Amino acid sequence: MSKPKVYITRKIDATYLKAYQDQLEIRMWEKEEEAVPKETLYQEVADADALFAVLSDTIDEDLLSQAPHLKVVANMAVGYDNIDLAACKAHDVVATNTPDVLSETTADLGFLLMMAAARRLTEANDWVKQDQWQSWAPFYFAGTDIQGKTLGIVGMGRIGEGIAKRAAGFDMNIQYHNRSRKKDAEERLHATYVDFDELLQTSDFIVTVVPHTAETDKMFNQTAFEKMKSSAVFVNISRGKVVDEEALVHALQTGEIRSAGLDVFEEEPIGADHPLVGLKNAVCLPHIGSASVETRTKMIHLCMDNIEAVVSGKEAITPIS
Ligand SMILES: NC(=O)C1=CN([C@@H]2O[C@H](COP(=O)(O)OP(=O)(O)OC[C@H]3O[C@@H](n4cnc5c(N)ncnc54)[C@H](OP(=O)(O)O)[C@@H]3O)[C@@H](O)[C@H]2O)C=CC1
Ligand SMILES: O=CC(=O)O
Repeated sequence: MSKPKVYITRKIDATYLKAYQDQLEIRMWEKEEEAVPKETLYQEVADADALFAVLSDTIDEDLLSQAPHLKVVANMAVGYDNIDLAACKAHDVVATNTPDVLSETTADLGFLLMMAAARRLTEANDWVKQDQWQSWAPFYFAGTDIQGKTLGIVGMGRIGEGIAKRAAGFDMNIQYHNRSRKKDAEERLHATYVDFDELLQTSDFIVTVVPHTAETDKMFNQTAFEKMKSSAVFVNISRGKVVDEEALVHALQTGEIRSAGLDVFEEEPIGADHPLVGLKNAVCLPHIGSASVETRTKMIHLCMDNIEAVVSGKEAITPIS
């Protein structure tokens, strides 16, 4: 009997796939620096039983209608705003994601971005590398402290809780906003539930880690930035589309807020000509929240384990519900 066919949309070293090769016929896009072209993807899914996708692959009705044998799409991300779940259901395709295994690593990056934006880390690093360091001065690259300040987390989920845990070690006062209260988290993390407006108005640091949905689209808009303190540091590790980037650029340029730490952008990838990249008070990263070797290895295995389960008739391990 022939083995189920899997197509992987990015290059992954064969060592990660060895354990699956007896059971599955695995093909993949081989170019490291380039995303799979749409035509190639459409050709590959035509006889695939499983698709291993990444967050920049669009999984929609158009693609699924070209994939008559497809049983599972395993997304190598916890966020799944790139997947049309209704279309998956209509085509009897199970969609899976990678929750939990990346939460701590992504929380690390969120906290790191917050500190980098507060302490002007990349600005100071550029200064040294551009050979501009001539002397020492009392307020050279003076940023702002995080200890003892108020942190507002928008999206107190798995990753949000990780950030709160880290903030407790810095004696931060933690408040959060979700659509629903999490009383257990409030007790465990000494966090206070506040409404969105209060969080915007009273936080020194605001970290967003909500999923991108119709409800969260551009929730950080001009009105939201106007409500923040002029000393506020804004961090986005969720999705670029939860922010109105034009409004953010304006807020950073006019001093409506102090600085921003950004791992995600409205359209990715961005180039050096992007307005946010040109701002000294914005730290910009190329969507690397979960990028540690340990965590990316776990994410690959979780995707492959989900695929193996579904193609062999078992329940997926982490189906998107
Ligand atoms: N930068 C990166 O590399 C990474 C980014 N991410 C992003 O982080 C997101 C969160 O991941 P994770 O923590 O695992 O997800 P969870 O589902 O555990 O947490 C999401 C939280 O957001 C809250 N939320 C959802 N909708 C709203 C809303 N409209 N208003 C306020 N709060 C809302 C939820 O609470 P409630 O339902 O009560 O509203 C929940 O607490 C992912 O969807 C992804 O977009 C994840 C990993 C890495
Ligand atoms: O952005 C990354 C994810 O896992 O979601």
